[in-house]
Amino acid sequence: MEQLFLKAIKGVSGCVTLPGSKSLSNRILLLAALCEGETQVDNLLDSDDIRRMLEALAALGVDVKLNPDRTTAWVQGTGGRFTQPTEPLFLGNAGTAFRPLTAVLAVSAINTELTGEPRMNERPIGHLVDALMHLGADIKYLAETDYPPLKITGLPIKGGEVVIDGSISSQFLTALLMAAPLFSEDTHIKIKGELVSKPYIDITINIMKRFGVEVINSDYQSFYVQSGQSYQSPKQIMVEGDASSASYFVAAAAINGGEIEINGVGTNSVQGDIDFAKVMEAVGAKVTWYPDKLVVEKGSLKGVDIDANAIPDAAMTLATVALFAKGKTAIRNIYNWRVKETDRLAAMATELRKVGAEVIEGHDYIEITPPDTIKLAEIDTYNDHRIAMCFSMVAVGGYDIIINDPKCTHKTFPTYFDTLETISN
Ligand SMILES: O=C(O)C1=C[C@@H](OP(=O)(O)O)[C@@H](O)[C@H](O)C1
Ligand SMILES: C=C(OP(=O)(O)O)C(=O)O
Repeated sequence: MEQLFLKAIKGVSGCVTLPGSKSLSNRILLLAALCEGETQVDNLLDSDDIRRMLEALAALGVDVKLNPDRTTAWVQGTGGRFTQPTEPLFLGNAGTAFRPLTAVLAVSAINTELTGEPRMNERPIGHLVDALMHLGADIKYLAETDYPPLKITGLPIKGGEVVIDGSISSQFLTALLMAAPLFSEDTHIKIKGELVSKPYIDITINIMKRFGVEVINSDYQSFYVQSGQSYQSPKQIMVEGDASSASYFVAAAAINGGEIEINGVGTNSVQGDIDFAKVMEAVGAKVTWYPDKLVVEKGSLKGVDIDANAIPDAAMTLATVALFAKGKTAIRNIYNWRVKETDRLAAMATELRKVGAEVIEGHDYIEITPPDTIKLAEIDTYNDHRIAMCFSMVAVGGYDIIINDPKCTHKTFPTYFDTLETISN
């Protein structure tokens, strides 16, 4: 197994330009495939999750051309008329590919099988499949009930009233919303349970609007998509920087800046994870906000107690910032960390203890009290990009650390460690 020995970093400063947002890249690629005509997508992320979506679209007969560094795409929309693939679609561990494709292929004219990495087969999808089956879809579980892989027999779907459980993942509702304009009648979606990760629904509604489809959101309790709307190409669309990826640089500056200028997200961002910068202000960082960039400087850091349900990805970064904050940090209402790339609650607790932190792992929360001095440890990353990136904060804070399997960052940020080096003094 590859290991990265990260030497203690004296200080961080400089400028970074964020890669494109994963959440926006995969939504935009799929909607561009569903409309007629060409869409030019700029600042597309090039990472494993996006490659899985691009490969799936290619297997479905969608013509996508890429520039040499794969950050501009020209997608020829098919109006949803896909060709029958000859093999199962392999979607890696990309939730943003697997869930929306499940819904869109359920209402197509083709039959498909969707598979992924072993971990994808442990990530639940039953809430989405239940809702689609209620609307008349034909989806079969090929292994365990409620989990991928899936066999989907595409059918026309009328729409109508449907209830979806929103308590485990917002991606199920995102998927249903993205497919709703393909149904022949109005679709009225009611939410069962407390909807998690709400800002990702705002991203979905925002992007659907850019492609000409209106969703009516009644306080995240119910959603209405009127029939007769179809996706229209915006011709050209720019992917903003990834706000979850920004969290590592916001945190780095807060721990040991120097000033870091982070280009690609700011007050204009449609991504909920931008609020991580507000959390870091509460922790003690100095943040200057611009429409499309943030400038962050070190502060005197103290632990906070937050409900992180709205920012599940960026909140992981707070767990390693906690190592350098005074007193206890509590991150609450994050049960669904357990069903992502790994059981992130268990994994973060285990790895934080290795460096000496005192950790309480609750059913849906984690509490971290920093050690007096950080111990050198080998950090296992569980094929989870965010664990690798989060633990680089130990080096930023001035301690050596070993990161096992550092290439797992390729899921969303293949150049992460190179970028960190450019701001390290
Ligand atoms: O819709 C999206 O783009 C995402 C939604 C979130 O998942 P959940 O809704 O499962 O929390 C987030 O963790 C994931 O990285 C991306
Ligand atoms: C949870 C994540 O990914 P996915 O889109 O596969 O759910 C993530 O990127 O942290």
